[in-house]
Amino acid sequence: MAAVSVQGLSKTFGKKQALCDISLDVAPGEMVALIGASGSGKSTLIRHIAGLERGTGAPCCIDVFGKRLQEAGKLTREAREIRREVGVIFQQFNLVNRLPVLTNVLIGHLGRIPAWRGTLGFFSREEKQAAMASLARVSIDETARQRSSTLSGGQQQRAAIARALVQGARLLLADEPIASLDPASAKRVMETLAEINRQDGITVVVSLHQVEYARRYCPRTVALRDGVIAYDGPSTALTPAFLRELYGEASEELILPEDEPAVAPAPPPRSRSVPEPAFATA
Ligand SMILES: Nc1ncnc2c1ncn2[C@@H]1O[C@H](COP(=O)(O)OP(=O)(O)OP(=O)(O)O)[C@@H](O)[C@H]1O
Repeated sequence: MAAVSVQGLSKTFGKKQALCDISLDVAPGEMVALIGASGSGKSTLIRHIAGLERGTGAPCCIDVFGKRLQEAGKLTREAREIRREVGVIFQQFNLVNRLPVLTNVLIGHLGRIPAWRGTLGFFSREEKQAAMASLARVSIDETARQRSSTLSGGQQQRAAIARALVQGARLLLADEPIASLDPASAKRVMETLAEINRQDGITVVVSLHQVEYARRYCPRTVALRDGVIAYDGPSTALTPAFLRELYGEASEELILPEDEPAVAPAPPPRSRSVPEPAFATA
């Protein structure tokens, strides 16, 4: 059973075709990067898998851990239940700024406790301990009592990861979580994602602007171009030269200056067809 199975997903916004016939399986425990130039459809795809958008047209469907999330442009009855297992991290707006960090992490319990307790902010000692343990996992437990607005961008992203841990998410969707961070903070956030993937077996799908992070942290990369999957396979194959072949001038957006090798690497396969994925997608 796949963690995520997307079949024939298309999405149009007015006349703009944001996604075109996307089919994609992600196996449980995989850490997959989604890359592509600005406007290629990364956020739109993630929002569909999170159940925040509905596909356009009849044939498309998305399953999460074997349960149907949406079909033919409609969310299913199971969507709510599925969302409890899916943590979502955005580039910004991850936390309620005026609330303490601990409260933001406790919000991860909301899907599993009676609504009145959530509304009144009544959390048990065990729930608070779980939230503190999650903050310790992402190494920011000392910030628990601070207002979230006082955290750095990287700390905010790690608090959002802690919230997903408290939520008990089996799938973590991270939409450009490091786009606004300095390189050191970006590295910490990517390391944290890789660690929870490795240690907790949480499936991670992370959209990234820079391919270097995909190569370093994600064994598999799915590259989008104009709403179509242009590549799906090992991240190590994504050399600057191959990216230029895939994206032309737009590849500049995806390559950090230090990605540029001093000596040109061996040329990638000439075909633009999708190489064999190196990972199970059952
Ligand atoms: N709500 C919307 N209404 C209209 N058009 C949209 C909407 N959301 C996305 N689009 C369009 O769909 C296309 C894909 O957008 P998307 O945000 O998914 O790309 P992206 O790869 O995530 O880009 P970026 O890296 O800049 O965030 C773009 O042309 C965008 O303008």
